[in-house]
Amino acid sequence: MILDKDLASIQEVRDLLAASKKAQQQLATFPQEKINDICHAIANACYENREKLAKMAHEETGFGIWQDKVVKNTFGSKIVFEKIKHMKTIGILSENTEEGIMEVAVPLGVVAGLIPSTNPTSTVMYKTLISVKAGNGIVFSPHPNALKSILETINIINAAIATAGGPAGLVSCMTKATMQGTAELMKHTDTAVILATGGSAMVKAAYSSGTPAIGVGPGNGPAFIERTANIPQAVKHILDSKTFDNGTICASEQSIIVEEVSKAAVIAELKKQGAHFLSVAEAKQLEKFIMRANGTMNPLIVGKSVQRIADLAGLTVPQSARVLIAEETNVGPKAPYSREKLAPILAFYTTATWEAACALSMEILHQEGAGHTMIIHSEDKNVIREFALHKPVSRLLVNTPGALGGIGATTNLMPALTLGCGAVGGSSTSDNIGPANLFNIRRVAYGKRELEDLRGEPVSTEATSQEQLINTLIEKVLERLH
Ligand SMILES: CC(=O)SCCNC(=O)CCNC(=O)[C@H](O)C(C)(C)COP(=O)(O)OP(=O)(O)OC[C@H]1O[C@@H](n2cnc3c(N)ncnc32)[C@H](O)[C@@H]1OP(=O)(O)O
Repeated sequence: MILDKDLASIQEVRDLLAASKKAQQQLATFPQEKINDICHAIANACYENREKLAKMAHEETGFGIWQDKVVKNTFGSKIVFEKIKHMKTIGILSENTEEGIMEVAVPLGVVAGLIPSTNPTSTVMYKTLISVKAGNGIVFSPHPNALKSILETINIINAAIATAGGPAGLVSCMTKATMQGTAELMKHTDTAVILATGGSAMVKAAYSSGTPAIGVGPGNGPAFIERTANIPQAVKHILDSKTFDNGTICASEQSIIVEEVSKAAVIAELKKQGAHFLSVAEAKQLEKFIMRANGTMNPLIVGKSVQRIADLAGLTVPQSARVLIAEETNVGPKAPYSREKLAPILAFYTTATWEAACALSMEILHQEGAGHTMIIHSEDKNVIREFALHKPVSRLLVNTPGALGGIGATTNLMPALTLGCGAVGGSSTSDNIGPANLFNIRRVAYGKRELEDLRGEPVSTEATSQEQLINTLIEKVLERLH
């Protein structure tokens, strides 16, 4: 039975889509410079409000650390804009007269943006910028637990668009997060593409809607500290990453793999830098809180501090503990430490050789996180190349923190908060999603060959056949005269 509130939500979505479509059609007539100016205004306004929005998101969701969310908002606004500001996304992209090919950018239309509760405000900023830059409108479906901060971000964006002379209604958001409204948004004919970031169920619903969708898959990246690694630096990178916003970024490390030969040194360094190794009994106790009964990640641990997690599990850990680590030997759905934990909790595995670490990483990723990200700390180029050849990931990060490297903050990947996971991860792309994923290319192609060329025959054009006809006639007249 459809309730009145659901009907109202469906109607709201239809109205928002109609308004965004109209505004997008106007935006599509703007030159590149004007669209760049609008994006600049959006990025500036979001950046100016980064602290307020970070605090709101933290307060509303209870996830993460507001100071780190300020960094995420800076990333979603300023850093994304810096990367895309010179990109050509409107009108003629290229012209190759020799090849006879001209490329024209064609906006997709209206994007449906699904926003997760883990990175709500920063993801709205980022998705708006990459959509508008490519000449599109966007209508957001907010995660219900982050509705207020998402709506406030969109208010700020809309004020900036108006100031920059952009069309009203281009960017909007459902004011109530209902499943019926979100389903309507995903399957409506005015929705050109879905940008789905969030839980697996939501991403699956996007792929099943019948509308083209670009979705993420779950992360579960192991970090392999190979024997040639700079151990203090590797440990610093892992802890910086896993504690950033209390582990809410899906590219963050979920386990550490070391070789026997460096195990003692890595454990000593981890302890030195603030990791707390759980005893077997402590690990068993915490294990029960990692997953929900339905086998999905427990929101009670997501984005929480070590102390909050310890309290939840009834553990006493030092105040100085930055992450909780459990030694693990198993991989599988019934081994929660081997799974994705968007929290400062890590599994710790030991293998005899790097080849065994290679096999273990693949086992972990094929269980969960295939197509997403993994991290290697090593100075051995051959080992790094071997890892690159065989791992089922779209991003193999080298000597950098996983969370910040995967999104392109500490690497030169496209700065993005939606990370494609490729075919192996059920995604349509392995890219860090950017404006280039949000326009089509119309190719204008000039004729360069004739059918006879393909058949390997001499080309007979109209001109030569007329010439041949005259020649034949002349030959015949001359024959008669003789
Ligand atoms: C680059 C990056 O880092 S992107 C990171 C993206 N990854 C993630 O967000 C991780 C995956 N997310 C999750 O596993 C979960 O969202 C958690 C664990 C973080 C939070 O769990 P919860 O608070 O229970 O939220 P959950 O996402 O399961 O959704 C709660 C309810 O809201 C619904 N909901 C979620 N999004 C929407 C939406 N856009 N519109 C309508 N309803 C929605 C869900 O369907 C669910 O409904 P149900 O309770 O009837 O099943």
